[in-house]
Amino acid sequence: MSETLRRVAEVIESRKLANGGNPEKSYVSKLFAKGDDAILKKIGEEATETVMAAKDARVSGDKSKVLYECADLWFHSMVLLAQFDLTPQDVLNELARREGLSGLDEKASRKE
Ligand SMILES: N=c1c2ncn([C@@H]3O[C@H](COP(=O)(O)OP(=O)(O)OP(=O)(O)O)[C@@H](O)[C@H]3O)c2ncn1[C@@H]1O[C@H](COP(=O)(O)O)[C@@H](O)[C@H]1O
Repeated sequence: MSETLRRVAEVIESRKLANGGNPEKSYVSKLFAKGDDAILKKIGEEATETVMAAKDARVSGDKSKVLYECADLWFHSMVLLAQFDLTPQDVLNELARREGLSGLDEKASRKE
């Protein structure tokens, strides 16, 4: 796993209230304190902002907002993973498991 992902995931984990996180001093602890619905709301917002940034970038040619919004989306997805005691490595393992399996073949196999 990338060192950056590992470090950020570690910080997120340390922000859980059970690990001493303080919602008054930490944005992540604040999200954990609010619970599932607040985290899911942020994911919905960031996903929508990513879509809008991509549409805008096609008009303006400025890709920087796509990058910025994807980073927000990845970050909030990491908070959601931590909420379920999952890690970025678990996602990487799932992607590795799928490696080489065509999405079209996988979809066709579901219809059998
Ligand atoms: N990578 C991030 C990160 N990316 C985005 N954000 C925050 O996510 C929020 C995104 O919300 P929006 O863009 O919708 O802005 P907003 O309207 O101000 O947000 P809301 O009031 O709706 O929550 C902002 O408050 C950003 O600062 C992040 N907050 C924290 N991190 C990482 O998490 C670590 C721990 O953060 P704290 O827990 O705050 O110390 C940090 O050191 C960083 O590594």
